[in-house]
Amino acid sequence: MKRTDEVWKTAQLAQTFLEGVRGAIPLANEQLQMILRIVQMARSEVNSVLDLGCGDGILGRTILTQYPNAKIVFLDFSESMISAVKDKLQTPENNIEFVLEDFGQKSWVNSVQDFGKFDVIVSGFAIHHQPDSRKKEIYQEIYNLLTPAGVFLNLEHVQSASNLGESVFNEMFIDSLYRYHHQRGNSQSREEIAQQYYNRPDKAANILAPVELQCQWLTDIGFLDVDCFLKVLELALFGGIKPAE
Ligand SMILES: C[S@@+](CC[C@H](N)C(=O)[O-])C[C@H]1O[C@@H](n2cnc3c(N)ncnc32)[C@H](O)[C@@H]1O
Repeated sequence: MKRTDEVWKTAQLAQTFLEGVRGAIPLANEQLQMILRIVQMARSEVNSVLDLGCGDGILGRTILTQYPNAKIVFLDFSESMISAVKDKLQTPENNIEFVLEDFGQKSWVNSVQDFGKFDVIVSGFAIHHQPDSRKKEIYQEIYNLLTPAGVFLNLEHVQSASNLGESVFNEMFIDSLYRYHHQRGNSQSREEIAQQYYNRPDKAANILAPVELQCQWLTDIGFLDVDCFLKVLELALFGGIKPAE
């Protein structure tokens, strides 16, 4: 099957996403706060973190605010995104690693194995670009890379259960984009924003799966406490904990 995800390697899409879309994601702040809350509840300490498909590292950087001494690996296959994390961190410390790698290939695990196992693995809006069979394999690979009692959290674009849900999601996102851009002085009409949204170049790269199905895969792999912790329409935060030995 021809890969559609590689559009994310372009500098243009990285810029459009980081400057024009990420800040407009509905409930973005609540999602980050929930990630922190779950990690804090699940773990007494966090020494190592992996942010898979990191973009500008928003998830990993949020975790660092609470665990500034943790070792962290930011992984993405887009050079522009890796540059964006470096810019956001400004003064990279010794315990921060950047990995330019494609998690669509099974060999990606080799590029992080030298860093040891991770207490927390987070991923944001990235794994849904893989076909379902590969998503399942990636969840297994993540499981294998976690320390005992390690936490996996996936903040993800998931499939609606109904056409109504999908339509409500699309319109909510367009409203949010419109508000976000207007607050920044962009005079585009809602119709223009909607046109761009429905014709966006990365749309074909979305291979959405229901959150219930993905939670079942996590349970089948052996994760405990598998749950969808937060969901609004097609935006879901779900994950689980690797058993303690
Ligand atoms: C929608 S952005 C989300 C970025 C960030 N996680 C966030 O929450 O803002 C998806 C990110 O996943 C990365 N990505 C997509 N497919 C990838 C792959 N196969 N390997 C590595 N990175 C990938 C993209 O380059 C992009 O940075």
